[in-house]
Amino acid sequence: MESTIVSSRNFNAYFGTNHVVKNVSMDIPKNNIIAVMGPSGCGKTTYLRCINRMHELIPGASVQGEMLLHDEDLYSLNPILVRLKIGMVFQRPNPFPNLSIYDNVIAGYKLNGFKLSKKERDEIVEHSLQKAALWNEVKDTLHKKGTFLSGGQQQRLCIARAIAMEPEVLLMDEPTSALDPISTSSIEELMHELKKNYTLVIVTHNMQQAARVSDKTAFFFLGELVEYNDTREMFINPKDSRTQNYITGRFS
Ligand SMILES: Nc1ncnc2c1ncn2[C@@H]1O[C@H](COP(=O)(O)OP(=O)(O)OP(=O)(O)O)[C@@H](O)[C@H]1O
Repeated sequence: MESTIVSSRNFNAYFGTNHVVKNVSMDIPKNNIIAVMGPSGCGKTTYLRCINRMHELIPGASVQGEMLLHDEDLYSLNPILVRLKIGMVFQRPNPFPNLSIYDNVIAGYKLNGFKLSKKERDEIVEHSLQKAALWNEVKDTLHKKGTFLSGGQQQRLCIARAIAMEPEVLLMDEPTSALDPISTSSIEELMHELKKNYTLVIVTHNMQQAARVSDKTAFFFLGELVEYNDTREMFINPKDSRTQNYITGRFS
Protein backbone atom coordinates (compact mmCIF):
# COMPACT_ATOMS: atom_id res chain seq x y z
CA MET A 1 0.00 0.00 0.00
CA GLU A 2 1.39 3.41 -0.96
CA SER A 3 1.32 5.95 1.83
CA THR A 4 0.18 9.50 1.19
CA ILE A 5 2.66 12.24 2.01
CA VAL A 6 0.82 15.40 0.92
CA SER A 7 -2.87 15.84 0.38
CA SER A 8 -5.10 18.78 -0.36
CA ARG A 9 -8.76 18.87 0.58
CA ASN A 10 -11.10 21.33 -1.13
CA PHE A 11 -8.12 23.61 -1.57
CA ASN A 12 -8.51 27.07 -3.12
CA ALA A 13 -6.02 29.80 -3.95
CA TYR A 14 -6.63 33.43 -4.85
CA PHE A 15 -4.75 36.46 -6.10
CA GLY A 16 -6.94 39.18 -4.53
CA THR A 17 -10.39 38.24 -5.81
CA ASN A 18 -9.07 36.19 -8.71
CA HIS A 19 -9.89 32.57 -7.82
CA VAL A 20 -7.14 30.58 -9.57
CA VAL A 21 -7.11 27.17 -7.82
CA LYS A 22 -10.61 25.81 -7.32
CA ASN A 23 -11.55 23.20 -4.77
CA VAL A 24 -8.65 20.87 -5.49
CA SER A 25 -8.58 17.58 -3.57
CA MET A 26 -5.62 15.36 -4.33
CA ASP A 27 -3.49 12.74 -2.53
CA ILE A 28 0.20 12.60 -3.39
CA PRO A 29 1.77 9.20 -2.64
CA LYS A 30 5.24 9.00 -1.14
CA ASN A 31 8.18 8.21 -3.44
CA ASN A 32 6.15 8.90 -6.55
CA ILE A 33 6.68 11.44 -9.30
CA ILE A 34 3.51 13.44 -9.90
CA ALA A 35 3.22 15.50 -13.08
CA VAL A 36 0.94 18.53 -13.00
CA MET A 37 -0.06 19.55 -16.50
CA GLY A 38 -2.61 21.73 -18.22
CA PRO A 39 -2.89 24.80 -20.43
CA SER A 40 -1.20 28.07 -19.64
CA GLY A 41 -2.75 30.03 -16.77
CA CYS A 42 -4.75 27.10 -15.35
CA GLY A 43 -3.19 27.37 -11.88
CA LYS A 44 -0.45 24.72 -11.99
CA THR A 45 2.35 26.90 -10.61
CA THR A 46 0.04 28.49 -8.06
CA TYR A 47 -1.02 25.06 -6.77
CA LEU A 48 2.64 23.98 -6.56
CA ARG A 49 3.55 27.14 -4.64
CA CYS A 50 0.70 26.49 -2.19
CA ILE A 51 2.27 23.14 -1.28
CA ASN A 52 5.28 24.84 0.31
CA ARG A 53 3.50 28.03 1.30
CA MET A 54 5.25 30.29 -1.17
CA HIS A 55 1.95 31.55 -2.61
CA GLU A 56 1.20 33.50 0.56
CA LEU A 57 4.39 35.55 0.09
CA ILE A 58 2.69 37.45 -2.77
CA PRO A 59 0.80 40.53 -1.51
CA GLY A 60 -2.97 39.99 -1.74
CA ALA A 61 -2.63 36.22 -2.19
CA SER A 62 -4.72 33.91 0.00
CA VAL A 63 -5.74 30.27 0.36
CA GLN A 64 -8.69 28.34 1.72
CA GLY A 65 -9.11 24.64 2.46
CA GLU A 66 -6.66 22.09 3.79
CA MET A 67 -3.16 21.13 2.69
CA LEU A 68 -1.83 18.23 4.75
CA LEU A 69 1.69 16.93 5.21
CA HIS A 70 1.50 13.51 6.88
CA ASP A 71 -2.05 14.31 8.01
CA GLU A 72 -0.96 17.55 9.66
CA ASP A 73 -2.34 20.84 8.30
CA LEU A 74 0.80 22.43 6.92
CA TYR A 75 -0.83 25.86 7.18
CA SER A 76 -0.73 25.45 10.96
CA LEU A 77 3.04 24.81 10.91
CA ASN A 78 5.87 27.32 10.78
CA PRO A 79 6.14 28.27 7.07
CA ILE A 80 9.95 28.23 7.24
CA LEU A 81 9.86 24.67 8.51
CA VAL A 82 7.40 23.74 5.75
CA ARG A 83 9.79 25.15 3.12
CA LEU A 84 12.64 23.09 4.60
CA LYS A 85 10.58 19.91 4.39
CA ILE A 86 9.22 20.77 0.95
CA GLY A 87 11.98 22.11 -1.28
CA MET A 88 11.57 23.84 -4.63
CA VAL A 89 13.43 23.96 -7.93
CA PHE A 90 12.48 26.65 -10.41
CA GLN A 91 12.16 26.89 -14.17
CA ARG A 92 15.41 28.78 -14.71
CA PRO A 93 18.45 27.48 -12.87
CA ASN A 94 19.08 30.14 -10.23
CA PRO A 95 22.32 29.45 -8.36
CA PHE A 96 23.43 32.41 -6.24
CA PRO A 97 25.71 34.20 -8.72
CA ASN A 98 28.30 35.37 -6.21
CA LEU A 99 28.66 32.06 -4.42
CA SER A 100 30.90 29.11 -5.20
CA ILE A 101 29.47 25.70 -6.03
CA TYR A 102 30.25 24.63 -2.44
CA ASP A 103 28.57 27.65 -0.85
CA ASN A 104 25.55 27.34 -3.13
CA VAL A 105 24.91 23.81 -1.86
CA ILE A 106 24.93 24.87 1.79
CA ALA A 107 23.29 28.27 1.22
CA GLY A 108 20.02 27.12 2.86
CA TYR A 109 21.85 26.39 6.12
CA LYS A 110 23.52 29.82 6.15
CA LEU A 111 20.30 31.65 5.23
CA ASN A 112 18.43 29.87 8.02
CA GLY A 113 21.16 30.57 10.58
CA PHE A 114 22.25 26.95 11.14
CA LYS A 115 25.80 26.59 12.44
CA LEU A 116 27.73 23.64 11.01
CA SER A 117 31.30 22.42 11.49
CA LYS A 118 33.61 22.26 8.45
CA LYS A 119 33.30 18.45 8.53
CA GLU A 120 29.49 18.63 8.52
CA ARG A 121 29.53 21.15 5.68
CA ASP A 122 31.91 19.01 3.63
CA GLU A 123 29.73 15.95 4.16
CA ILE A 124 26.52 17.76 3.21
CA VAL A 125 28.13 19.22 0.07
CA GLU A 126 29.49 15.87 -1.11
CA HIS A 127 26.33 13.92 -0.27
CA SER A 128 24.01 16.47 -1.94
CA LEU A 129 26.12 16.75 -5.08
CA GLN A 130 26.32 12.95 -5.26
CA LYS A 131 22.53 12.70 -4.99
CA ALA A 132 22.14 15.36 -7.68
CA ALA A 133 24.53 13.40 -9.95
CA LEU A 134 26.91 16.35 -10.16
CA TRP A 135 29.72 15.37 -7.78
CA ASN A 136 31.99 13.73 -10.35
CA GLU A 137 31.79 16.74 -12.62
CA VAL A 138 32.53 19.39 -9.98
CA LYS A 139 34.50 17.73 -7.17
CA ASP A 140 37.75 19.42 -8.28
CA THR A 141 36.19 22.86 -8.82
CA LEU A 142 33.99 23.25 -5.76
CA HIS A 143 35.29 26.74 -5.08
CA LYS A 144 34.49 28.09 -8.53
CA LYS A 145 31.34 30.13 -8.99
CA GLY A 146 28.20 28.07 -9.70
CA THR A 147 27.42 30.30 -12.67
CA PHE A 148 30.42 28.84 -14.57
CA LEU A 149 28.50 25.60 -14.99
CA SER A 150 26.35 24.71 -18.00
CA GLY A 151 22.57 25.25 -17.73
CA GLY A 152 21.94 21.57 -16.99
CA GLN A 153 24.71 21.47 -14.39
CA GLN A 154 23.35 24.66 -12.79
CA GLN A 155 19.92 23.03 -12.54
CA ARG A 156 21.50 19.96 -10.88
CA LEU A 157 23.31 22.36 -8.52
CA CYS A 158 19.92 23.88 -7.62
CA ILE A 159 18.60 20.35 -7.02
CA ALA A 160 21.65 19.68 -4.79
CA ARG A 161 20.92 22.92 -2.90
CA ALA A 162 17.34 21.76 -2.31
CA ILE A 163 18.42 18.23 -1.32
CA ALA A 164 21.00 19.62 1.14
CA MET A 165 18.16 20.66 3.44
CA GLU A 166 16.95 17.02 3.61
CA PRO A 167 13.43 17.74 2.33
CA GLU A 168 10.78 15.04 2.02
CA VAL A 169 9.17 16.53 -1.05
CA LEU A 170 10.72 18.32 -4.03
CA LEU A 171 8.55 20.67 -6.06
CA MET A 172 9.84 21.33 -9.56
CA ASP A 173 8.30 24.06 -11.69
CA GLU A 174 9.07 23.24 -15.33
CA PRO A 175 12.60 22.23 -14.32
CA THR A 176 13.81 21.47 -17.83
CA SER A 177 12.03 24.07 -19.92
CA ALA A 178 15.15 26.25 -20.12
CA LEU A 179 17.45 23.31 -20.93
CA ASP A 180 18.69 21.59 -24.10
CA PRO A 181 17.59 18.00 -24.85
CA ILE A 182 20.74 16.37 -23.42
CA SER A 183 20.52 18.28 -20.14
CA THR A 184 16.79 17.55 -20.07
CA SER A 185 17.38 13.84 -20.35
CA SER A 186 20.01 13.91 -17.61
CA ILE A 187 17.57 15.71 -15.28
CA GLU A 188 14.85 13.20 -16.16
CA GLU A 189 17.22 10.32 -15.31
CA LEU A 190 18.03 12.07 -12.07
CA MET A 191 14.32 12.34 -11.22
CA HIS A 192 14.06 8.55 -11.41
CA GLU A 193 16.94 8.25 -8.93
CA LEU A 194 15.55 10.95 -6.65
CA LYS A 195 12.19 9.30 -6.24
CA LYS A 196 13.85 6.51 -4.24
CA ASN A 197 14.33 9.05 -1.44
CA TYR A 198 11.93 11.88 -2.17
CA THR A 199 8.48 12.58 -3.52
CA LEU A 200 8.57 14.79 -6.62
CA VAL A 201 5.80 17.06 -7.89
CA ILE A 202 6.62 18.48 -11.30
CA VAL A 203 4.80 21.11 -13.30
CA THR A 204 5.40 20.43 -16.95
CA HIS A 205 4.05 21.70 -20.26
CA ASN A 206 5.69 18.81 -21.97
CA MET A 207 3.31 15.87 -22.24
CA GLN A 208 6.06 13.52 -23.42
CA GLN A 209 7.98 14.40 -20.29
CA ALA A 210 4.95 13.73 -18.09
CA ALA A 211 4.51 10.37 -19.84
CA ARG A 212 8.23 9.52 -19.53
CA VAL A 213 8.89 10.43 -15.93
CA SER A 214 5.73 10.46 -13.85
CA ASP A 215 3.81 7.79 -11.98
CA LYS A 216 0.67 9.87 -11.72
CA THR A 217 -0.58 12.87 -13.66
CA ALA A 218 -2.90 15.65 -12.57
CA PHE A 219 -4.64 17.57 -15.34
CA PHE A 220 -5.69 21.11 -14.41
CA PHE A 221 -8.07 23.23 -16.45
CA LEU A 222 -9.24 26.75 -15.53
CA GLY A 223 -8.13 26.23 -11.93
CA GLU A 224 -9.90 22.90 -11.46
CA LEU A 225 -8.35 19.48 -11.11
CA VAL A 226 -10.20 17.79 -13.94
CA GLU A 227 -8.53 14.39 -13.78
CA TYR A 228 -5.90 12.69 -11.64
CA ASN A 229 -4.82 9.17 -12.40
CA ASP A 230 -1.92 6.82 -13.07
CA THR A 231 -0.02 8.42 -15.93
CA ARG A 232 -0.32 5.42 -18.24
CA GLU A 233 -4.04 5.18 -17.69
CA MET A 234 -4.52 8.92 -18.17
CA PHE A 235 -2.69 8.92 -21.51
CA ILE A 236 -4.25 5.71 -22.81
CA ASN A 237 -7.73 6.16 -21.49
CA PRO A 238 -8.55 9.73 -20.37
CA LYS A 239 -11.90 9.87 -18.62
CA ASP A 240 -12.77 13.52 -19.23
CA SER A 241 -13.21 15.04 -22.69
CA ARG A 242 -11.12 18.08 -21.65
CA THR A 243 -8.19 15.81 -20.78
CA GLN A 244 -8.63 13.96 -24.03
CA ASN A 245 -8.71 17.22 -26.01
CA TYR A 246 -5.56 18.41 -24.27
CA ILE A 247 -3.52 15.26 -24.75
CA THR A 248 -4.55 14.96 -28.36
CA GLY A 249 -3.34 18.52 -28.93
CA ARG A 250 -6.72 20.12 -29.57
CA PHE A 251 -5.68 23.01 -27.33
CA SER A 252 -2.47 23.92 -25.53
N1 LIG B 1 1.84 37.11 -9.07
C1 LIG B 1 0.59 37.07 -9.58
N2 LIG B 1 -0.29 38.07 -9.32
C2 LIG B 1 -1.55 38.04 -9.80
N3 LIG B 1 -2.04 37.05 -10.57
C3 LIG B 1 -1.20 36.03 -10.85
C4 LIG B 1 0.15 35.98 -10.38
N4 LIG B 1 0.74 34.84 -10.83
C5 LIG B 1 -0.21 34.21 -11.56
N5 LIG B 1 -1.37 34.90 -11.57
C6 LIG B 1 -2.62 34.52 -12.25
O1 LIG B 1 -3.07 33.29 -11.71
C7 LIG B 1 -3.57 32.43 -12.73
C8 LIG B 1 -2.86 31.09 -12.65
O2 LIG B 1 -1.48 31.28 -12.94
P1 LIG B 1 -0.41 30.12 -12.83
O3 LIG B 1 0.93 30.74 -13.04
O4 LIG B 1 -0.64 29.37 -11.57
O5 LIG B 1 -0.82 29.21 -14.06
P2 LIG B 1 0.01 28.07 -14.80
O6 LIG B 1 -0.98 27.01 -15.13
O7 LIG B 1 1.19 27.68 -13.99
O8 LIG B 1 0.46 28.84 -16.11
P3 LIG B 1 1.76 28.65 -17.04
O9 LIG B 1 1.67 27.27 -17.59
O10 LIG B 1 1.58 29.69 -18.10
O11 LIG B 1 2.97 28.87 -16.17
C9 LIG B 1 -3.36 33.18 -14.05
O12 LIG B 1 -4.58 33.78 -14.39
C10 LIG B 1 -2.34 34.22 -13.72
O13 LIG B 1 -2.53 35.37 -14.50
